[in-house]
Amino acid sequence: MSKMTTPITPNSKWDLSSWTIFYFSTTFILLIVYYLLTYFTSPLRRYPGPLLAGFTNLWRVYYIRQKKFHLVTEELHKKYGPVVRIGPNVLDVDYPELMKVVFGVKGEWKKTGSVLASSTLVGGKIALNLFSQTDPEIHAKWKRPVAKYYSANAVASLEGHVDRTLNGFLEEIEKRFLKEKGEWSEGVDLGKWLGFYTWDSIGALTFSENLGYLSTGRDFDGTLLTAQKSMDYFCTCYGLPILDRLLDKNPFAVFRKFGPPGFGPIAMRTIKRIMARVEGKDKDFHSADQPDYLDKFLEAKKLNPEVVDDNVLFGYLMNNMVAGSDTTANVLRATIYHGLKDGKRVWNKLSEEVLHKFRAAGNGPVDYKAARGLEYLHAVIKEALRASSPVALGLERYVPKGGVTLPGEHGWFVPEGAILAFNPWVMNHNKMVFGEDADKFRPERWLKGDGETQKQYERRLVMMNNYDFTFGGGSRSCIGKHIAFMQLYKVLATLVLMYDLELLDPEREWQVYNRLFITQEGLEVRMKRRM
Ligand code: HEM
Repeated sequence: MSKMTTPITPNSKWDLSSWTIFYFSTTFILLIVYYLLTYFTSPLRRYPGPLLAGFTNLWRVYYIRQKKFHLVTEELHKKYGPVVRIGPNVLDVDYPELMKVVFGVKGEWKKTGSVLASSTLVGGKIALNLFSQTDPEIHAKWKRPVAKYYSANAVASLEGHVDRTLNGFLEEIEKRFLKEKGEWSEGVDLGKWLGFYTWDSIGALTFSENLGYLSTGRDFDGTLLTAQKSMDYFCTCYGLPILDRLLDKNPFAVFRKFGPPGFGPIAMRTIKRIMARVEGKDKDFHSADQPDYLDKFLEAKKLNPEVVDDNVLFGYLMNNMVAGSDTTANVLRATIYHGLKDGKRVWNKLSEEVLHKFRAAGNGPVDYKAARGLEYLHAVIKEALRASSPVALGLERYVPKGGVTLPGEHGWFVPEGAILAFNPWVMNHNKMVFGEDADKFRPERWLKGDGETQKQYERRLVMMNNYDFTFGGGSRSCIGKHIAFMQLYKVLATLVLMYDLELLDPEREWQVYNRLFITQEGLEVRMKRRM
């Protein structure tokens, strides 16, 4: 008897699960082909680096999400040398001599889209800001009306706002933790309080508003946590900007947001403050005698109506709030933590200098100009900015037309359109510039060494200053650096003047996380009044 065969029909064989398998396996194969083509046809394939990084940016995203990317990058440079491929189209470079070429004032080396996730959606539209604007012409147009408000003199005129917040900080510390003169307090999470201080302080400088983190002693409205989550989100998208389009910056995001929080709560607060100022409803805490950044930006809007519209004004304010607090808190923490380590060597030396200068003036915020004149304080701050660079992911720039030849023995060429990344953390640990002990916190490197002639010292100092990449470089360098300096000198000198400090557990290491901005946890100290 002949065997009966079942006829093959599309319906019986190609049911839903078959189509699903077909769909996924085809996508998978296409992806593999895409990645192989990307890898083998890339002009960057000759550059050393982890194999996976040459195939996909997901490699970078994975390590960025571990929050230790500055250390990963450092290790890669140790292994591969000054140029490392960290993405299919991205090279991380540790060539100080290239900085002046790439970060020139003309802005020929354009910023990449890695920063777009730091923008906010306002009414369904992406509101770019000074930091996230990648078009050099628009950036220059936006920067011009406000640059003068960030000059050293303009910032010094705002010292009253800083004094007010610093007094609030001292009051809270005294009230909550301190005992009689000469008696050590219990443990104080000083790192957390410095975070409250820098947020309240940037709120005062920007809106004259007391945000209330110091007075409540907590992140009462969740803004600080949200800012941290926003930075985590921003970092993830930094390595793969398309993610931000998928998760946040798309028309559907108005109805349903898939990404972690954007800078929404800070944005809402900013909009409220603008409205209140324009309607004259914030007179209980804002005085025309003591202008703040909102006053200055409104002035810029009045003088340059064709450039500064409501969105640009909003961007200026957001930049202050987002870039101006955690960065500064990080450096303050680093000065104190490293100063107290190593048997308080640096702290004791600093105390001697500060007490000698300011003891006669008594308690309270020290004068900024006077603090700037202190040599060792200056060295400690420069060293903390270097050794704990607050911005610690690569600042990315597109190679412009004509490409670039890298320094070094190979003379390798990088074509137009590729991306070079300069990580301030990595650059600031370069041993050729900062010495063999660049991994150590040693403020003395900024001072004349024993056995060093004045000429040798000056040459070394010029080199370190030229290649110090803490605040970036060129037309896109940090606009707020004088604000940061004012905070650092005043807060550190005032704390040293008024209190003696010791680490709660001198043996314990603190935790350092990289969320583009370095954040630290575990600066727990005991404090004692000096006067
Ligand atoms: C120690 C503190 C700070 C450090 C280390 C720091 C570092 C940096 C760096 C490295 C950049 C360049 C980013 C790039 O090229 O992509 C930058 C840009 C910027 N920073 Fe800061 N910053 C600090 C404090 C501040 C403060 C206090 C403010 C404002 C109140 C501020 C506002 C900005 C803005 C608006 C930009 C973008 C500038 C532009 O593209 O024109 N920063 N900062």
